[in-house]
Amino acid sequence: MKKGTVFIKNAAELVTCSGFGPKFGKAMEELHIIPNGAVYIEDGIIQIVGTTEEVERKLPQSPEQVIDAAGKAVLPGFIDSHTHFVFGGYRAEEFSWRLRGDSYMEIMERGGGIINSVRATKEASREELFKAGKKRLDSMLSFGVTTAEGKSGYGLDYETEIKQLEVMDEIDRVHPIDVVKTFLGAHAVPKEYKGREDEFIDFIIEKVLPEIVERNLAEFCDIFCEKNVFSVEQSRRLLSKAKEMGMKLKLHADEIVQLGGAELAAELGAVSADHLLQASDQGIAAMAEKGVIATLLPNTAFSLREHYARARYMIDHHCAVALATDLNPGSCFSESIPLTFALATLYMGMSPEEAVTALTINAAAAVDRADTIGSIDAGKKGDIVILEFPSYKYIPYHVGVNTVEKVVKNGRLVFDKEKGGILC
Ligand SMILES: N=CN[C@@H](CCC(=O)O)C(=O)O
Ligand SMILES: [Zn+2]
Repeated sequence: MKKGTVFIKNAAELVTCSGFGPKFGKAMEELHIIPNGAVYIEDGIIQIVGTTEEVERKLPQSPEQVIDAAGKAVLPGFIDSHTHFVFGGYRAEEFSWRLRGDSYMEIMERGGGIINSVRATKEASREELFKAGKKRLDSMLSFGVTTAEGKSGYGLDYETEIKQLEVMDEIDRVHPIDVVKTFLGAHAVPKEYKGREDEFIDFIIEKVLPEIVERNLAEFCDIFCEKNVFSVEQSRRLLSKAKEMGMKLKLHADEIVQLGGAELAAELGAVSADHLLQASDQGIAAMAEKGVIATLLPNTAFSLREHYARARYMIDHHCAVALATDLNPGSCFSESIPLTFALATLYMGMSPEEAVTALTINAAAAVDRADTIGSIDAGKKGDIVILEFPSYKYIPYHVGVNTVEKVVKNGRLVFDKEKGGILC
């Protein structure tokens, strides 16, 4: 018996989402399902995929662990490619203000919003941030997430930005979920820089970015490109510098006002542009042409009572769409993948197949990892979700309820609802 071998067999449907790159437009419908499917994983890496009969025939030795998935659907682990999961404090009060009619930007403009979380994150100890962030990842794991992106951006100064990224590293080392780190130093304008936004961008470029790159503290650089936050020109300046220094790019683009963020993402060759509620037709066309992933965040639009991003239009115009939760303390305090599925299918015109693609292989592409995760293909990480139900179609159908029964990460069973939840 070889160490670290897992055999998942008899799956009612093995939803492979097979592929090593993003799926654009119509291709998002193809899930490459194997009925009565099986997968064999060795030392954390998928080795054999096929029908149960085929895989059984090819097994090199008797596996250490056998999981019988009879009557269940088996999918790749979900990837939550846009979150802000490390932060101090909460902003429940602001949610009540929004319910009474205040807008997200009004609250931000009168000194609340992101700046409130910045204060609380500065005050929080590393231990507090670690404990809270880890607990949030536990919840994400229960929803089938096996890789999560996490952003800084609640520091806006040298020490706290680095503290957030270091805490993410520490959590990554102890938690089954793999963390992809993004530097979002330009998330809001700190009070002392109000009216001097260009100088704040200079400060980030000169004082913070070099340290982030030198110590490899983040893989991506992101910015909140928005009216009354950072302009297209300021975003271009920061992101071009980050790219020059070897970072990959993401943008919070065209969320509240149509500013041209989608166009900028295409111009700079960003890996993804996110939110896009107000993205223009030209911006969408440019993203499709340049292969920029359109990461849509329906939980946020829902939470802000905004119109949803035009997922149907984007897919019909050959974009590769990913979905993510945008878990954060302000605009969207929700890590709920079931909610994401429900909103995408019920309100954004996405089919269940497109939603699955958007949370697996396209989400993997949004963190530049479509070659190693996001599908059940030989050679990829053994990151697998087993549902309580026989088809992926039950995910949106069981509206807003978690349908995940088991999660396998790197070939190890790490979550089992039947055994009380998280196993490590
Ligand atoms: N829109 C900007 N940033 C975050 C929200 C951050 C916050 O409100 O704390 C987002 O992606 O939704
Ligand atoms: Zn965000």
